[in-house]
Amino acid sequence: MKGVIRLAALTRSYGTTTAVDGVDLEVRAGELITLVGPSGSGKSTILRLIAGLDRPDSGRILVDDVDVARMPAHRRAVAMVFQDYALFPHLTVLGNLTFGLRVRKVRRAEADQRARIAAQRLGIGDLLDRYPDQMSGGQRQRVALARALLRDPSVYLLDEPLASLDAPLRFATRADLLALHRELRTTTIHVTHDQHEAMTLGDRVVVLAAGQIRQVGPPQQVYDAPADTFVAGFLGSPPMNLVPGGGVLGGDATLTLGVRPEDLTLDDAGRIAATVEAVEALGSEAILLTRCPDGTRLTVRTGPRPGVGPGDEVRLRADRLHRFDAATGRRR
Ligand SMILES: Nc1ncnc2c1ncn2[C@@H]1O[C@H](COP(=O)(O)OP(=O)(O)OP(=O)(O)O)[C@@H](O)[C@H]1O
Repeated sequence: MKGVIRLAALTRSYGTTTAVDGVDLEVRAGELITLVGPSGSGKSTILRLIAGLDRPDSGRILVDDVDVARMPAHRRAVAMVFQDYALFPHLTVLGNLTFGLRVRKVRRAEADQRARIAAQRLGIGDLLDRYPDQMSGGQRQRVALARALLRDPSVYLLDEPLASLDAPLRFATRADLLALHRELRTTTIHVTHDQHEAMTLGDRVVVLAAGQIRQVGPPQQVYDAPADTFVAGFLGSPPMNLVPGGGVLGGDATLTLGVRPEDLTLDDAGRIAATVEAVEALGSEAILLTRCPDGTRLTVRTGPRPGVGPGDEVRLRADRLHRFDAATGRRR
């Protein structure tokens, strides 16, 4: 079926580093899936393997039910967009957009026409005569996206496409990407290490660590029920408080207990005593860094004016505890 990707036992090592370690994943037709994970967890390598820019040591890659593992990149029904845009510096926007079409023997008039339509769609229709070094990062990224659009692929592979944009532009471009995906419904695999993108952009999120998948699911589900302590600590900013042995959250040596900063509340009737060490006022909210008598540090998310300061003794109430096996880190 068009747009379905299946990865089975996909593995790629470089020397002693196993960049991708037995990855199994099925991406559904029309889905937008986000790969997240720390630096070096194998996100880009997975994209490059699907795109054909690299070869797996073992495992299978099916795109549209066709095993592409040994197929050259240009024959695969995928289009990749890179963080650094990878535009031809000596070609105008129009030249960059029509290059691939011309290689595929599309007539000039038709190539120009299609390029203009793609450029309009991404809001760069009036920049067709510019060269890449005459444009902002956001404009260049739109050229790269328009070029991917023109390939009309079964799958888009986006490698941190918004990473080099400043915050407001990233916000706007993220919304554009989502709108484009809603319109085209082309299967998209999107790599990021941005928390917001991971939570807002994908139908599902895949969390990777050291080349292995730790959890796959809708973002809110992964956030609400992380499969292990790694995922719990990775998604969410500031991260979940994790207390080995339960400690101040309620002792049980076989468990690691977790509580998200927003699930800790300043409450005079709360059972947890703590001292405020620092307050980070972020405008719309504040983050309290607190320390309990046994040394446990707890991060608390509050409203913008918590009314406490460094040195104050407070009491905290913990709602929604997460339970993990102390030995394996798996959710219980
Ligand atoms: N061509 C290569 N040669 C040697 N090692 C490589 C190569 N490509 C990737 N690696 C290694 O494989 C691991 C995974 O790299 P990869 O780029 O896939 O991670 P990533 O999750 O995309 O990281 P980042 O978020 O920093 O881009 C890393 O340890 C990296 O150093």
